[in-house]
Amino acid sequence: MANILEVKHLDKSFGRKKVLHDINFTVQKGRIVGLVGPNGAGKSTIMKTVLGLTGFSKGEILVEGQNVTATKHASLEHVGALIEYPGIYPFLSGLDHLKLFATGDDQQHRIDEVVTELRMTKYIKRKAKSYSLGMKQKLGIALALINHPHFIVLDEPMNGLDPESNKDLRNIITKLAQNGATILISSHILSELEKLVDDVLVIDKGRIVSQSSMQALTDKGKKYLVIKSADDEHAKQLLSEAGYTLGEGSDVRILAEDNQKLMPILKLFVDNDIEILDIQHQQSDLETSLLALLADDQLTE
Ligand SMILES: Nc1ncnc2c1ncn2[C@@H]1O[C@H](COP(=O)(O)OP(=O)(O)OP(=O)(O)O)[C@@H](O)[C@H]1O
Repeated sequence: MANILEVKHLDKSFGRKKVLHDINFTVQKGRIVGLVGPNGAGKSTIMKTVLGLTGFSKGEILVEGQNVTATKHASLEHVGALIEYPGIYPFLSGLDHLKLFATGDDQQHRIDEVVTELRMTKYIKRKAKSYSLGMKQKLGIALALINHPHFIVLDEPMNGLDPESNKDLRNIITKLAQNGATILISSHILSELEKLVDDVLVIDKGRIVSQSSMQALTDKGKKYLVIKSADDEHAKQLLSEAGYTLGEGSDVRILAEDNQKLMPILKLFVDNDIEILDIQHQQSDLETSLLALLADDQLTE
């Protein structure tokens, strides 16, 4: 599939401080790509350079095959973005903002659509100075989406959103991707990102630590068999004596091998008269996989 974004050997410094080191990645058309990493890793800086909002010292950025620099923005015509805090004028209403930003025909229809989808109808005519953090954030998202962009860059869009709004945003993004849009999104709310993204780019200290599909990243993590029993302490002791590797935590968490046999484990419970209340398989989530990757990155320094 064609790439909508190619970032090649990108270096960026602020003064003498180098913050991006030889960043290389591609984003395929129609994918939802998550940018994750610790505070200060370089996520916003990558997004800003991709959008031509800040210069860079070395490398190349191509959006739809055309170069982007701090002074060359032609290929960004069909790109929508929310970067850090949305730039909002306090004395204009949300609707005024949308009218200002909407271009081309069909403006009113697109405004109605995005306002309804983001459930902003109740306050869209109020001046933005009276908006809560979440309302401002939603207006920022609406502005990023209003012109039906092909490529959407969202830096921490879930900031300040309540769970219902997070779900709305997820549905909107999924629908956009199904209709062919490409999305690059950063968030610290990994549980939300996990439900949304196809691919994950992990950034640490200005370097790409990993680029893979979400599935591949979480598959690499450990898998556990979690058993809830009437006597977890006794069960843990018996399993440990039988040579099983147990995970951290108060519940009975057995590190699952490939083709793990359940029978001997269940027999251990039955033979010792320990009632089993529940059995689950647990796969590593994005947070666990990310922490493991970052820990490896510390070790290789
Ligand atoms: N305008 C600036 N001037 C100087 N240094 C900056 C500037 N903007 C960012 N930095 C530095 O660049 C590095 C990367 O910052 P960036 O904001 O890209 O990180 P981030 O991954 O988005 O972090 P967070 O998750 O906290 O938002 C940090 O060390 C930061 O201090």
